[in-house]
Order: sequence, then structure tokens, then C-alpha cells
Amino acid sequence: MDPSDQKHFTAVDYVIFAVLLAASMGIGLYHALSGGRQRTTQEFLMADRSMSCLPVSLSLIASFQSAVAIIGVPAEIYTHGTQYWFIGCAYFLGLLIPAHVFIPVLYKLRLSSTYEVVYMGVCVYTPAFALNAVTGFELWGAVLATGLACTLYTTMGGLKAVIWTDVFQTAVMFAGQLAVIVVGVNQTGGASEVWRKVWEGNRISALNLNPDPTERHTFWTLGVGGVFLMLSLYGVNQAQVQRYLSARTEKEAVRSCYMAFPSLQLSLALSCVMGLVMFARYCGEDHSAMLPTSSNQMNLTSDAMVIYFVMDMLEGFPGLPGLFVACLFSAALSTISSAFNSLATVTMEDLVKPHVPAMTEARATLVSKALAMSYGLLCLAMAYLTHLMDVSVLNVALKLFGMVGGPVLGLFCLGMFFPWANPTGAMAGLGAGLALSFWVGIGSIFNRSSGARPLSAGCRAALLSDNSTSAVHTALDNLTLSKPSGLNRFYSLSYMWYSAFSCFAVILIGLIISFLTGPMKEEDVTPGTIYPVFGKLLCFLPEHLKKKLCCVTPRGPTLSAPRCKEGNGLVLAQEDGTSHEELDRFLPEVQAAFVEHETTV
Ligand SMILES: CC(C)(CO)[C@@H](O)C(=O)NCCC(=O)O
Ligand code: NA
Repeated sequence: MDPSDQKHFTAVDYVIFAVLLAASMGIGLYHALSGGRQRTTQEFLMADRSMSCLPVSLSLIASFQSAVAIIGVPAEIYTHGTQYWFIGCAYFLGLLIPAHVFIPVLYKLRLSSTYEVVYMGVCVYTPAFALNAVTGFELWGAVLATGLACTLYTTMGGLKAVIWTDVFQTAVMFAGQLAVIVVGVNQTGGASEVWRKVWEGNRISALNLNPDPTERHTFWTLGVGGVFLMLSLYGVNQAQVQRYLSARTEKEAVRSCYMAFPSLQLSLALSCVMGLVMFARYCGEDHSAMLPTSSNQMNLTSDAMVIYFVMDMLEGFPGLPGLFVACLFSAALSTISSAFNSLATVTMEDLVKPHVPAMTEARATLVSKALAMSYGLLCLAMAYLTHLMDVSVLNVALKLFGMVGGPVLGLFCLGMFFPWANPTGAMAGLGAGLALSFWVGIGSIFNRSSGARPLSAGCRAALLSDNSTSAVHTALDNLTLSKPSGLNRFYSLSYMWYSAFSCFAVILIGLIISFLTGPMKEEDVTPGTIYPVFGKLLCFLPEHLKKKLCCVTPRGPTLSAPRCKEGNGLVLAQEDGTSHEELDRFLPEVQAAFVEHETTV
């Protein structure tokens, strides 16, 4: 595709795209002018804790469903087959555990975790790159427009606007994906034809039960490692925690978690089917002519390929290219708006308030708005970083989730499940966990053996099975069969294990250091702040033995006991005069240190 071949947006396309931005701004404006007019931090950062489960659940799925998933997952399926789809197995436990373990604890406390700044960059860059590739629309113009539009409605309308724009944007996202699938299936000649081609092309993967932890996608990495990934996203991530707490009641929060399950499965299915349809439509054809010469010369990523295929399919359907681009931008907006708002909250709670205790509410709200805005601008800088990396966006995003989310998950688990953990142990554990996960994550980048694969070779090798391709097969087999050794083996740990690996590292090191420096004593642990997981697991043991092992929460209510429901649960039950906040025996110090580190990445 030389520049003259560039697809052009029709007027309808521009209108659809403009409607998306205008509607999002409208929702922001509405929430700036209605309700309490965003004059308190309670409203700006917590949506007045007035939300019902439907918007919260759609917003939950919107947070981590960005253009990265919409482009990256089809690219993954196109290149490697449907194995990735099995991550859907992880959604069961990945949402049940947050609903029944994390939400009850979160609902008693006020807590914050942290978020990845770099990830925002990937999110805002991806759709701009697509738009640029398709229409020649100025890349940085699109990045600026997205970043600024999002900053504006987030700053105006607070979390209410973020959640309600999520609802609208999720609908646009589904519509765009559906449009691509319907058109693609039609052009290929019907669903059965698509099925025949992907079947013959070997894209339907059987469940891979290989236990090797360096194998990128297997049932174990996706179904088990994926649970930890999901827990770091849906259990302890700041953006999601804020959504749970914005719900009217704890029950409503749990319900929203359940409702997120089918939408998340639907979203995964749409992305995977889109990858299959593209494979059926394009694999086996020589499409080098339609790809831009610049990217043809060297490393054309599979992500870019998805964009060209989609736009090629949708050509001649006025409005649909616009809808697809709107779908990408919706996905991106709903993710970065969550990031802006949650980063503003973390910074406010952990960095600003502790240092400026006597702030008026009006001032605190103003500062929060300023923070939301600054993170919006920081995001633009991060987009530039993404521009400099030429890697699969899906891998980058999921690696970041694991590298940063895993240690945070470990920290929470340490505090919630292990009564012995003390602040020193928590600090050391978190530090060591982060160091280990960055070590393996960065090591893997420099030791890339499974980076961008020769896409068309894989595609054709899959379709043809004559002698000419068996050479390709042998070459590929040799490539994957030569097992790395020593440190290289550590670096080739599947990125799907990052969350689990760093979570366990934090817990293990945290416990060892806690025991060395003097574990917390039973009577020092705030009643009700420990989820009695060992008590529950070891329920067959006699009571005195359990006490000895410190498996029971001393005195006071345990989390399974009836608890105070009033005030949306943010206030901890204070039956016996203790006014501690959950995990607060060490979280504030650790978090402050961590946030400082995180936000300055
Ligand atoms: C995070 C999961 C695995 C959750 O389903 C999925 O949404 C995904 O692959 N997301 C990619 C990251 C992103 O969309 O930004
Ligand atoms: Na999103």
C-alpha cells in the first residue's frame, strides 16, 4: 500500500468518531454539573459510593480491555492459534476470589494500591498508531486528542464520569468488534468456510498440558498463572478497588464482580474470533502488496497487520472503518481514564494527605483534579516511550501487569493471610519481589528468543504441508527445542507466570524476614483484619492447635462473622474500640515508598 493507496475516512466515519468523543465529553460535563458538582473528594474519587452493579461491572471490564486487547489478541490468535483463549478458564477463580476474599476485606478498610504508568502510554499509543496507519491521520495529533479529551472529561466529571463513559465506551467497543466479525465472515463465505480454513490452518489449538514453565501459553500458564494475573488486576489493582468501593453496598460490589464474568468472556471470545476470521480471510494469500512499504521492509508487527486487515475488510462499508476506530479509541479512553483517576487517588491519599494533614475539602478536591490532569499529561510522554519500542503490545501490557501487579498482590496476601508478617518483612518482601520480577522481565527483553516471529512463514507453514515447508518446520522446531540453560532459562519464564512468581516471592521473603525480625504477635493483630484462610483450610485441627499455629484471628469479629454494613463499609467495624484500618499495620509506609517509586518510573 503506497501512500496514494491510503484508505480514506468518509464523512460518515468522521461523524461516528466525533460522536464518540463528543458523547464522552458530554458525560463528563453532565457529571461536572449534576449531583454534588464534583466539589468533594468523596464524589470526585469515589463517585459518592452511589453506583449500582451494572455500570460498575461494565466499568470493571473496561479498565483492562484496551485497544491492546482488541488488536493484540487477534494478532496472537492469528499467529499462534487459539491457545490464548484458555485464559478464559482463569476468569472463574480470577473473579470469584476477588468477590469473596478481597471485596469483604476491602470493604472494611480504606486502602490503595498502585498502577502502572507505563501501561497508559501503550494504551494511548495503540489506537493512534492504528488511525495513523489507516488514514494517515497525524499520529501525535491523535495521541494528543485522545489524551486531552480523556484528561478533560476525567477532570471535569470525576469517577462518576469515568464509570459512565466506560459503560458507553464498552458498548461502542463491542459494536466495533462485532462489525468486523460479521463483515469478515461474509467476505470469507460464511461461518462454515471460516471454520474449515482455521481448522485446516491448524489454528484451533488443543489444550496444551506441557508443564514446562518456559512454554509461553499452556493450560498451566494461562489457567493457573492467569488466575494470579487476574487477581492482581481484579483483586488489588487501585482502579478496580475504587470501583468496588464506589458501589452502593458490598453486596452490589460482589454482584458487579459476578456480572463482569460473562462480559469478560464475551470480550475475550470476540477478540479471539476476530483473529480466526482474519486468518480465514487472509492467510495463504500473498498480501505483501497491501502492506505499507515502510513496515514491509522490516519488523512488521502482527499488531500492525491486524489493523491493515481490518481496514481492508471494512473498505466499501461507509461508517464501519469509523466505527472500528471509535471502538479502538473507546477501549483506550476507558482504560486511561481509569488510570488518571486512580493515580490521582493514590497520590492524594498516600503522598499528599499524609504531608498536608490540615487541608480543606475544597482544596483537596482541587488538588485531586490537578493530579488527574497531570497524570493525563504524563500519559502523553509515556506514549512517546511506547513509540520507541517495537514489540507486541499485548505482551508488553501483560508483562507490565505481572511485573508490577504481582508484587502488589503478594503484599496484600502477606498482610491479609499471614498474621505474623511485620512491616520490615513486608518492605523487604515487596522490594525483593519487585527486584526479582523486573530482573526476569527486563532479562527476557534482552534475551528475546520468541519475539516477533516471521508471521507469513508461520501462516503458510500452517496451511501447506508439502516438503517445501517441512524445512521451515524443522527450522522452527530447532529454534523452540533448543532449551535455554542457567540464567537464560530463568529469563525465558513464561510471562504468564510473572504475577504468581513475584507474588510468592514477596510472601516467602516477607515471611522469612518477619520471623527473623520478630513476627507480629497474636494480640497485636487488629481483630478482623486477617482473612482466616488457614483457619478455614485447617478446620479439621483441634482448636488449641490452631491457636498455637496462629491460624485464627484473635478475639473480635472475623471476616466471616456478621459485620457492620453501614457507611458502605469503608469504616472498619469498631465494636471493641479498636479503630485500626485493615492492613494498616504496615501498608501506609510500604505504599508511600512504592507509589513514589511507581509514579516516577
Ligand atoms: C487482561 C486480560 C487478560 C483480562 O481478560 C485481557 O483483557 C487482556 O488480554 N488485556 C490486554 C491488555 C489491554 O487490553 O490493555
Ligand atoms: Na478500556
